[in-house]
Amino acid sequence: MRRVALISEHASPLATLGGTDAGGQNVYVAQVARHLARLGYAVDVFTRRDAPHLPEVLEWVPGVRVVHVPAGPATVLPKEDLLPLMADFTRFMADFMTRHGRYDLLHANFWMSGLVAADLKRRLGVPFVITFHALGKVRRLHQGEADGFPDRRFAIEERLVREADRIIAECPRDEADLCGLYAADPARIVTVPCGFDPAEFSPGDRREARERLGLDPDEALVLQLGRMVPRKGVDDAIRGFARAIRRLDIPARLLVVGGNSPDPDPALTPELGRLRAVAREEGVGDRVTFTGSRGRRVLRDYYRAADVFVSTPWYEPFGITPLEAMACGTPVLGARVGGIQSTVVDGVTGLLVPPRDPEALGGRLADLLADAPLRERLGQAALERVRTHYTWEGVTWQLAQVYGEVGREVEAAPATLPRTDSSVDRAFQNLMSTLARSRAALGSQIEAAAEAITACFERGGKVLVCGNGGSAADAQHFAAELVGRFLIDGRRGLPVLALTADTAMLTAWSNDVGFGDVFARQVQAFGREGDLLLALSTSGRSPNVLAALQAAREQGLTTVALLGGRGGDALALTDLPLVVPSTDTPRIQEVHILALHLICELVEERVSAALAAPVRLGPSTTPTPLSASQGVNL
Ligand SMILES: O=C(CO)[C@@H](O)[C@H](O)[C@H](O)[C@H](O)COP(=O)(O)O
Ligand SMILES: [Zn+2]
Repeated sequence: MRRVALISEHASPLATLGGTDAGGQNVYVAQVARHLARLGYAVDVFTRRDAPHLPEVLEWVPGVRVVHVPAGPATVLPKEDLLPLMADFTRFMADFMTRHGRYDLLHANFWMSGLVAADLKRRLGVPFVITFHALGKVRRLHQGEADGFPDRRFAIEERLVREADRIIAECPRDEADLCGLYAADPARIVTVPCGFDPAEFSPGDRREARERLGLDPDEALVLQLGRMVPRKGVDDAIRGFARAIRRLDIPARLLVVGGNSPDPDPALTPELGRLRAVAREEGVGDRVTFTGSRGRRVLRDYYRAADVFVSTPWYEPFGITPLEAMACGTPVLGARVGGIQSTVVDGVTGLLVPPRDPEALGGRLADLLADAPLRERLGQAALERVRTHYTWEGVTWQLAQVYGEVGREVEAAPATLPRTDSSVDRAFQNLMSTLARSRAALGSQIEAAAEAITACFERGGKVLVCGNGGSAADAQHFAAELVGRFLIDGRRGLPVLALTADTAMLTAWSNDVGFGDVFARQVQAFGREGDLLLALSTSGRSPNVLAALQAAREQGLTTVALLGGRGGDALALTDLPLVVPSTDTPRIQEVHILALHLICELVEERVSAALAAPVRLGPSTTPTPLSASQGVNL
């Protein structure tokens, strides 16, 4: 896995070179590319050619080239207008690979680049991982009609979630959104945060920084820095600031850095006019300074100059600016949203308040401004935290581990099918990748399950099996293989009882008492200490299966379970859980069947070798006990 393409359709890494409109994604792509190159990867970054002077291929830094993709006019376009250009983007990349060689892996950034990667995967079989940076459904929830992207975005993101080899979540909130809103398979999500560059952001003398920026050395200084759009909650920061200084009555200033031009011009940044009015309304018009945008090189001085950094957006996919402030040793007062609630540990490396709550914000800000030792303590802890967990070097190393995993899976996977849109091919493809993941996750556990079942037979125990629907059929299938025979002729029948097979008992109990304990009742009736319960449930949540596991525990049975997803509540009730890394019920069942057949094969081999010397079956054969010293608990 040595040749990697980063795809970032609208956010070029070159825009970080002093550009004022570079957002988090530009920084991410630039930093990850450079650090991958340091790890020995050959990296090409594909981004749309948005100015006529840009060459097709630019050697950027050693090991990193930036490829400018001619898709649409060579001018800057709003990202809301780029979707129709993605087919050209994909064609160009496919052609580029024919001319310059294939990549081992594509790493897509943002959903439209994801679409390019997914189409290339289908056509050429190159695996891909994706960092969404922002999710359409989350954005819609918070921004409603102000969201300019088409609804098609949702379906495309859902497809990407299904087809990506790995999804990089940026924080636990992002992971929860991917699972909750997009039904993403948790086994394919890896959380890797964003980072900061210690060469760019580090602590430094506050007074000197203020001097360089022409700021008052003695005022309490609160900093708000970032793009100036309503969802960033700058108005809340102003309102909170007003409340804090009303309470403290000290000389203080709120510095608002950001906007579409270096001068704070409301004609170019419409949000500015509104924010100025908010400051006036709150009676702090003379205490709030709007600076306009600033180049990346001077941001460090702003962070160093500030006593407190405030970031209170309505939502935030990750939030790089709080990290940068922490890296300069400045405590962060943040909203408990998105990535901020993970980077800032409340009360330890900063303080958190609910979003859109100027009252709470004002209170905490006043606490911070009044307490220099507290600010010092939080700032120090913040610095340690970001240096340990959030450097781009560390972040890129984690990404390289993910690339490595995907590479190993691709090598281990059987030859891939030609990609088409047919549901038949999709199911095959899905099963093959589920099998590849299961092999890594379950191989040794299948052996352990076979050991446990063999040990149960050796001590004279029996196995009870249960499950619902397809899993009920699987339970009986399993019993049939072992009571009867699987691959080895002439061995003893093994005591396996499917709890799904007695129709009279099942219907009577369900009809008269309830379905919730049809299995538990039988576990109580048949189970003895030393026996084993094998439970099958793709969700791990079927109440009757959970009750059976509970009853088994109470009766002293060993519990083994074949599960799926995250294992559900069954996980905690099972001595040996085998969790298939998928959330797709039929695919989980298909892997369960393979696991059951393997368990039968291994048990049969072990039992035949150790316990039951082969006997000839026939009417005259007297069955030999399983163990000379012990009978069976049936
Ligand atoms: O075979 C299938 C789906 O492929 C169904 O019959 C499925 O087994 C049933 O919906 C079960 O009730 C699901 O239960 P569980 O796997 O979540 O414990
Ligand atoms: Zn089924």
